[in-house]
Amino acid sequence: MEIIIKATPEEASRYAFEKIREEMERGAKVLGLATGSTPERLYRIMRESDLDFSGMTSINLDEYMGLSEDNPQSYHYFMHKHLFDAKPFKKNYLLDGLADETEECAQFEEIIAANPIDVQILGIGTNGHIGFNEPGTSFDSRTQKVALWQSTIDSNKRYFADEKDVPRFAYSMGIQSILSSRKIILMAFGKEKAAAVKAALEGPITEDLPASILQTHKHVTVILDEAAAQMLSKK
Ligand SMILES: N[C@@H]1[C@@H](O)[C@H](O)[C@@H](COP(=O)(O)O)O[C@@H]1O
Repeated sequence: MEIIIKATPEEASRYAFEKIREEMERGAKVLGLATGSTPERLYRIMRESDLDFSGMTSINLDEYMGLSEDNPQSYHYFMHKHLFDAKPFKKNYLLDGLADETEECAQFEEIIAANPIDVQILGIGTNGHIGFNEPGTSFDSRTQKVALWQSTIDSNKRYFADEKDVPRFAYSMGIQSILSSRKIILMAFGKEKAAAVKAALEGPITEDLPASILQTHKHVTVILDEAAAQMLSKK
């Protein structure tokens, strides 16, 4: 695991962008993408770049259940606003939050198998979740319906008019689906992430802290700002 610490989220995002550029120059064709505030700067840098994504495929980690694609709180909407509208890809795969559970999750696994992810971008929840895989999720999990923790609902309610509007369920790529990516870039910014980052990188590998499984993956780059790295003992 390679750990990169930059002074600011902007510098860290620029570093992540350069990694993606390098991978694309080496032939990467499939990007695994995340939502949330963490990758917003990276997507801005991608939007403003001269990189051409028209030969690329994207696969997104997760989507809220019950929200249509054009709902401004959906991850579909987020991805179009922050990246896809400005930088068209050959194909964008996102889970459909309105689709039937069994069919949608099985089909998404087929998509991942047919389009192996070259570089997966990840954020991390304050409870150590990756995608929407909350603590306690099996390390063997594949794409499935998940129940969101109250702490996740509370963290994400800033995007909604009211806490009660935040969906309680989501579809998420599972831990195994994420681990099947050839390379993984985990980004975390801010002091609220410091404890989760320390547990993920230096704590025991346990289903109680989903991101800790990344310690077992061969090609993980963790890109932090100083605030998110402040609790690490090995810097
Ligand atoms: N499902 C998303 C995750 O993919 C994201 O990485 C995480 C952190 O979000 P943020 O980057 O806004 O802190 O929480 C959300 O719930």
